[in-house]
Amino acid sequence: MSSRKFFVGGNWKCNGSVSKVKELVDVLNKGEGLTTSVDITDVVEVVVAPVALHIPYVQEKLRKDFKVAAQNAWVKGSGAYTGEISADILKDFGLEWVILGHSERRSLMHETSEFVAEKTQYCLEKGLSVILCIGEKLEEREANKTFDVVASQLTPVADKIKDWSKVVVAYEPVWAIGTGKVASPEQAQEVHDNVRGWLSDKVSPEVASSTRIIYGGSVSASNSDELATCKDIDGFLVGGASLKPDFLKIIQSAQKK
Ligand SMILES: O=C(CO)COP(=O)(O)O
Repeated sequence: MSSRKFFVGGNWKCNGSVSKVKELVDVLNKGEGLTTSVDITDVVEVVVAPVALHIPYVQEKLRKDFKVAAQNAWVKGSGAYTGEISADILKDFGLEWVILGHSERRSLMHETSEFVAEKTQYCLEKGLSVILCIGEKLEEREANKTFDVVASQLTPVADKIKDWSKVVVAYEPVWAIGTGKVASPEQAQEVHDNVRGWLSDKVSPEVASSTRIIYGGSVSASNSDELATCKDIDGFLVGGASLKPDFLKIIQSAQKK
């Protein structure tokens, strides 16, 4: 049994409506099927990331043992940055978590690993916890560059931060996101093991053994149990399935650890 608490994040991406978010919060609050001998959040940390406009509602109504995250933050403090939300504002609002470096932001908004590292540094300085997303594209995997890619995404972060205690690394192979093509447990475990080894070499063995490395990419109620049994998979970052009652079944996979 690992000392790393299982972590399940729900990334709602740019989805939802006032009524859909209400329904989803109701489903999570009922928690049907979350059957444990102990309180579920004693064994798993659950964080959901709604669209920014929906955050106030979710924060008010969601069961208090589940936490709320922002899907992004600006690289600096508040100021003349139209359309952005700073870590200062997130923190002031009472948020604890932020997702940074999601592959959709890297590809669609051209966020570089340097920029993501700067954001990570700033958010940590402001006291937020960070879900740091990394992962290779299909062509990079096919060219056997997966380990180089994840290392190149982590390096600027390791250059900027000392304290990793508030970082969860989310390995999300781009080819598995939203495609229904989940990484096999062997494929995911191999990269998680590599990332942990990288952390051990480049940061410290202590950080490597305490940092949670979670998997994301077509996680569903039908594959989460098997993925959860992998030694270095410490949880999930879930997209599509986090918008459905299936999310509860994925949370329940923590029992497989
Ligand atoms: O991008 C993801 C989570 O951040 C994964 O998305 P899907 O679970 O929809 O593949």
